Amino acid sequence: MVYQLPADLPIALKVSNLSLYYGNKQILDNITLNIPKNRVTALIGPSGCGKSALLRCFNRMNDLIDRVRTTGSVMLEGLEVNKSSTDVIGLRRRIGMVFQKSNPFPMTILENVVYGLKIAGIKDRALLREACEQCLRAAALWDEVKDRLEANALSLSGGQMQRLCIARAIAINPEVLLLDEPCSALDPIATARIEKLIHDLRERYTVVVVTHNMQQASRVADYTAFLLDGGLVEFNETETLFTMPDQTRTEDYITGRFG
Ligand SMILES: Nc1ncnc2c1ncn2[C@@H]1O[C@H](COP(=O)(O)OP(=O)(O)OP(=O)(O)O)[C@@H](O)[C@H]1O
Repeated sequence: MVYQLPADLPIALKVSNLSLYYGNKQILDNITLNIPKNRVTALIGPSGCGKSALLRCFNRMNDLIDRVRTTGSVMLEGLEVNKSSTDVIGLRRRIGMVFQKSNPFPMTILENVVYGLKIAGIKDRALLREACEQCLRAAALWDEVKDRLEANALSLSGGQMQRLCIARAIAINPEVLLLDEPCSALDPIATARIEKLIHDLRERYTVVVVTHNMQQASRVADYTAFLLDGGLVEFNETETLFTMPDQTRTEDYITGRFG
């Protein structure tokens, strides 16, 4: 049985019959999935099942891989993501991304946060500072760095760097935030902070998070998609997927019988 989102829940990303190939190798197999707006959706599944590959389809990051080919479609509110005429830079402004390993630029905290705004042509220093404060507050980092905005971002702790990358991603006001295993390099305290942040971010953004940690998915996500061997096995409200899975393969995975 295919789960249908409630009819009154707007859809941020509509994925239809999406397949992805790297050269001759098929990575994703005919995925159909609606990602709800202003909710957190987790992508879970064993290593190599295609979680990151699917995430990267949403903002065309797979374009960077040699001999990549996709079929099917991903729609971002009326925009066909995979169309060759789609403005990829504009797309990535609407769909921001944070990676497993935080990647702050070797510049000040302030410059990191406002980097995208400066590229967009904003020069007014007061405006940039105000935006910086707003984003750092939204990323739950302001109180820890407000007295050292001119310090090099590389002097921050791992968890702070990851929150800085989230602040930088939201500075350009995306509609969707893609988080690719954002806590995998962090200790439990930093992880708990980011998880709370992810939960709070859904008020303003649609969040899609890849995680191999099922407890994390159950803590932060409203909806969860379980992938296996490049296919979508099951998508449902997180609580239902973890307590009453529809598919035996989901049950086997969440109870640790494989993967
Ligand atoms: N650049 C690449 N070129 C060729 N194959 C790749 C490339 N990147 C990933 N793959 C393959 O694509 C498949 C899906 O990889 P992906 O990284 O999406 O998995 P994942 O579910 O996110 O795994 P993990 O949890 O280990 O990060 C794997 O078989 C992987 O080997």
